[in-house]
Formats: sequence, C-alpha cells, structure tokens
Amino acid sequence: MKEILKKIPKIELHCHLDGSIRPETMYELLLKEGEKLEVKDIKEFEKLVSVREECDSLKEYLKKFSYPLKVVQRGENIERITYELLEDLSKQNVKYVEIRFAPFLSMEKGLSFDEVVSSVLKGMDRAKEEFNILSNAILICMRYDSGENSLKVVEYGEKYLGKGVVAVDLAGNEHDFPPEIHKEAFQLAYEKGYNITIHAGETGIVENIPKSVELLHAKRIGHGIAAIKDPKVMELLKEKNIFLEMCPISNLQTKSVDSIEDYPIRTYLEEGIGVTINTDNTTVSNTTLDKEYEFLMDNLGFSIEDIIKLIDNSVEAAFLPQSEKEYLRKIIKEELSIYKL
Ligand SMILES: O=c1[nH]cnc2c1ncn2[C@@H]1O[C@H](CO)[C@@H](O)[C@H]1O
Ligand SMILES: [Zn+2]
Repeated sequence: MKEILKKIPKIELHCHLDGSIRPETMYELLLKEGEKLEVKDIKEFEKLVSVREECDSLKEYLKKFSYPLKVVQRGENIERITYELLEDLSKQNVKYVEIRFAPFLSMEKGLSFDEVVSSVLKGMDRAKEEFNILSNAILICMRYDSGENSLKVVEYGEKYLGKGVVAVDLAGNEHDFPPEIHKEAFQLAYEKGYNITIHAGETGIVENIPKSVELLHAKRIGHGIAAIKDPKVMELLKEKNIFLEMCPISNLQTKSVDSIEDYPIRTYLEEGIGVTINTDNTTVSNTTLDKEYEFLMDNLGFSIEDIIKLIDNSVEAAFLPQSEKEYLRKIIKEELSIYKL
C-alpha cells in the first residue's frame, strides 16, 4: 500500500450501503436471525459475500447481494451498518461520503419507507457526532422494479430532501431494464429538486448514457465505461459537465472491460471529462478507496498529483452547495499541505 494514500483526505460518492456491510457484522446478524450458513468460520463467510475471479458479469456480481438483503430488514441493523461503514471510512480519512441504498429492498419484512430512511439518517448523524465525518444519502430506484415504485421512492423521499437525502439513482441489472422505464419518476425527481445520478453504460450499453442524461436528467453517471465506444457520447458528457463515478475494481470484476489496459479513464481525462473514483461496494468488491487509488498508480501510471486532482473532481461533483464544497476544499488543502502536497 502506498503509505501516503492512507493519509490523504478523500471523498466517496458511489458507495452502496448493502454492498458495504462489515462481513463480521453481517455474519453476526445472520446467525442471530437463525440463518443456516454453510461456512465454518468468518474467513469462509467473507468469500461467500465478496466476488472472486469467477465473476463473469454484472448479473453474477449482483447475486452477492442476497445475504446483505437479509440483514437490512430491521431498523436497528440499518442504523448500525450505516454507522459502522462511516466509522470505517473515517479511519481511512474519508471526509465526505454519499451513501446510496434502495428503500424498497429493506421493506420486504414490514419496515416502512420512513423507518428505513430514518434509520440510515440516524446512523449518519451518530457517525458525524463521533467521527466528524460528513455524509448524505442517495435513494436508489431498482431497474427491475415498476415505474410506479420508482415514483413512490421520489414521492416518499421528498420530505427528506435537504435533510440528509440529496439525490436519487437507478441501479441493478442494466442489461435487461432500460432507463426509459423510469422516465416519469426521474422527471418528477427533477421537478422536485433532487440531484440525479444514474448507473449507465456500466457493462456495454452505450446508449443508456445519453438516455440517462437526456431523458432522466442525470447530472452524474455511475460507471459510464461504455462512453468510450462513441465520441458523441464523450462529447455530450464533456459539454454538459457530467461527472462519471468510476469504480475500477468493481468494473474489472463485472467484466466491464476485458483488461486493465482497456480501462478508459486516461482517455476520459484527456477528453476533459470529469472523472471521480469510488468503491461501489466495499465488501462485495473487497475494496477501499485507498485500494482503488493504489490500483490506478500501480497499473495505469497515475501519480499522487493525479490522484489529488481526482479527489478535487469528487469535491466538485459532490451533491453539496458551493459553500460546503469550499469548506471541504479548505480542509483537504490544509491536510495535504502537511505532506507538502
Ligand atoms: O455496480 C452496480 N451496478 C448496478 N447495480 C448495483 C451495483 N452495485 C450494487 N447494485 C445494486 O444496488 C442495490 C442497492 O444498493 C444492490 O442490492 C444491488 O442490487
Ligand atoms: Zn453502483
């Protein structure tokens, strides 16, 4: 591990709560629920809930969410895993994080929408008090869900806007469910003043990127790997100042690119597209922001100065008012100066 990466202040914009539950906590909570686990210890369990080399697609990757989903059905669990994720991130010197989750996925055993959202917000408040880490939430609509359910996410979530919730997202199996299914919901979100980010072009479907920008009002795109296929799409991203939330380790696991050399980040930066680096799912992808940056340094020749520029992009792309971005820039600059960076 490049030692300096551990120390520098960082920002996380694309992190799924259910994909980032501490394995020890998940194991404990599953056993408490009486779940029969066919593993002999926590080490084996960790393998069960994170992807290995055998993963060949996004669909395969998404299968890893079956255990996390079992533990996000109680308010106290949701609050705890939010708090613990923020504790872990604060130890890695992450200053600000946007945590995303799909409320409807936590409503399978009777929790209400409000119970789910307020549990996340409680975890965030507690972490802010104790670890001084700032965070906001992004509500996810699931692609396979009906357009009506996505509308409900937008409608029910409105009262939390500006009170911990800053945006809505669309996630899940991109291969079988195009963005336009959810057009109405995102139109409403736009009108209500939500920020919008959409998972698009993650595993090859380039047209989902312009659709997300033009039909769903996306200001940021999750992954966007397929933009490399079409110069017009890259031009659109640049022209509209759409930031990409790239997650290199996850992208390799889902086979978004064939090899590291094909990872399009350099081209995007040369084209003037705003790129940010994120983890996607710390547990499922077995990663951290430090590992993601280290990966860029080891495999794609990024320097620490390049990394600092990427972190500054994350500040710019954050769903925060200018004054809060300025505050983040100030504290980041102060800390970097300690290391003469
Ligand atoms: O990289 C991804 N692409 C698409 N969907 C994802 C990704 N990571 C997680 N999820 C989906 O989002 C849900 C809510 O967090 C997860 O349960 C998973 O199904
Ligand atoms: Zn994601």
